[in-house]
Amino acid sequence: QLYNETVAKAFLEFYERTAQVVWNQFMAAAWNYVTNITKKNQEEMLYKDVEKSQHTLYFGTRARMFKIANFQDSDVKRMLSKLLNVDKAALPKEELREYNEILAYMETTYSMAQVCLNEGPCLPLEPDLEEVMATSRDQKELLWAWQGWRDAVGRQLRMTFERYVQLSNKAANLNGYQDMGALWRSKYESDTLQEDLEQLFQELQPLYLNLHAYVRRSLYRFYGPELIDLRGPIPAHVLGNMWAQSWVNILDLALPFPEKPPEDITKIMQGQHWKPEKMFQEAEKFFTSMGLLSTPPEFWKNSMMERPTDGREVECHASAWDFYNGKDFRIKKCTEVTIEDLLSIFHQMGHIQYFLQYKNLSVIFRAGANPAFEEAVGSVVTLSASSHKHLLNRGLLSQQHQDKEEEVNFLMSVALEKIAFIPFAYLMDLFRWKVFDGTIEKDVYNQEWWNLRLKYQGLCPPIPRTEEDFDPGAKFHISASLPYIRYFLSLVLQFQFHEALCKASGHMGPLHRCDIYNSKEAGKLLEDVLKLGSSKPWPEVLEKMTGETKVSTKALMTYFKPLLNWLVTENVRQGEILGWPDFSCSFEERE
Ligand SMILES: CC(=O)N[C@@H](CC(=O)O)C(=O)NC[C@H](CC1(C(=O)N[C@@H](Cc2ccc(O)cc2)C(=O)O)CCCC1)C(=O)O
Ligand SMILES: [Zn+2]
Repeated sequence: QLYNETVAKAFLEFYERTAQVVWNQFMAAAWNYVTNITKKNQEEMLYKDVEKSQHTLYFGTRARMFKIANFQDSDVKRMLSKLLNVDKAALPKEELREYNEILAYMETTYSMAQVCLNEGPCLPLEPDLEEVMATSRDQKELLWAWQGWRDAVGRQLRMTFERYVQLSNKAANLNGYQDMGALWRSKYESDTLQEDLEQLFQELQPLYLNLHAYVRRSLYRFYGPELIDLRGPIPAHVLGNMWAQSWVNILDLALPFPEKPPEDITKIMQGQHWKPEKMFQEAEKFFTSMGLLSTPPEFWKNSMMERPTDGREVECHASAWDFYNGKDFRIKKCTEVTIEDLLSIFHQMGHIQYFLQYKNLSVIFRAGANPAFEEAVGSVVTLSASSHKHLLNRGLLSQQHQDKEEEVNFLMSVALEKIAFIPFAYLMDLFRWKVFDGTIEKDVYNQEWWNLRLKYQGLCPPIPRTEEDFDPGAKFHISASLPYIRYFLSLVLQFQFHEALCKASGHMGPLHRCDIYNSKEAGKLLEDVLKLGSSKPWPEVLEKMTGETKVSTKALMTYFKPLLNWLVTENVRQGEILGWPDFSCSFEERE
């Protein structure tokens, strides 16, 4: 036949050598742009992106010439098949340029947006608006930040997003996919993905509905009946987060046993004069304590750990970067000294550890077994790092806090972060998949977004919305065109990983008291999984870690069992209605 396996191997060698250079140059240009947003740096990044796309297209079209089916070497087959998808590089030159400009415009609009006080200063999202959403208990002030952010970002992106959808779908079609949603889903190598996801969501519903009812009652007690309807959805601006995706910041309003409040770890960190660099060192130490890899000197030299004070405009949304040269790895984060940021750094350091573990693989395999694995690695470590046992032995807590009531308080704090997140993480791509496949037409983007927010999260907008608004665009991943279902799947996976790693570490007792810090056995198990990158189908990788080949909610349900028992008892005692039968969003004038 025209090309045989030997030629294929030489072809892949050639790809390997050239890809490292082209990708490294693009990452460097992209980094320069997001850490110093100027027109010149954007032009430089767009130029490098075109080069990368030309490289991808050159090899993608030639990879088609091989009769992969007859090949013996499974690695060669897997590598060639991954080259076939060239993503946006399939677009004609002019449209690719337009697409890249749209992507840069949306992400930059998000990163530069501010909300201005009448005569006072203008506030950026990080840290100012996020601080308001997290700490204010004045619903007028919360509404000001909530609405201001959506006016400053979402509204600006509405028209551009419509063109983004068209070009995305054109690129997907040119790669042989029905639409861009189908191309995104293909990363999971499963033709039952959507059914499996729905099944996982249904299994988690009892936990979410009980949490939602309980939190609604807590907010009712504080804000009163004029704001909260005990049989209805919750207004989206009073949950402690700009997108109501995590409710941990209203723990003080929802604490099961208020007479036993948890210690404020942020205050302890500030009292101990923690600095951002120490936070990064603390996260790295967790991984090295398990016998995993430490970060190279370049990491500490090149990372951006704080918002610059030299006037540079930067993209503050945290991210972890692989420069595809096996040496240069970085994190970009506008770090504040808070426990929330410390845990977010653990998450980013998880990405870095994955990069380090698979750095000797072909660039084609330098990715997670699937995108959810990438997200679960950092988050699984966070489950141990946020345990009382770990915080106590790292000097971030002064006493044990483990009587029955304090334990429920602790599990509530984890649930407000993790369980509240479930429907949000699910609907983010349900929305975009429907937009890409045409089920949601462009003249109803915003009302369909709120239909999903009502159906899955039981939320309402605090004020009426129109089709002038584009509220989904006010979330980073939608303006940055970053898929999100990875976080939904990661939520389930991270507990499955946690259970497996805790078992490997010899942990006995409740899952929520496990801390895998210092466990070389857990480290070895994790290392064997991470160094495979995306070289094997992810069910095989999952089996290596957990002995199971299917994603299962069992571990998550085990972890939260004590809390679910308490919640059900409490909700029955209060006669709560689970769900929101009064599904209309009321906007009667708030005095
Ligand atoms: C070059 C590049 O883009 N690199 C990728 C990684 C890669 O692809 O290699 C990357 O760094 N993406 C950024 C993103 C950042 C964060 C995020 O956006 N998180 C989600 C969801 C969530 C919420 C709660 C939680 O506990 C964990 C996750 C959100 O905040 O909505 C911010 C805070 C945490 C993680 C990330 O790290 O996933
Ligand atoms: Zn991540």
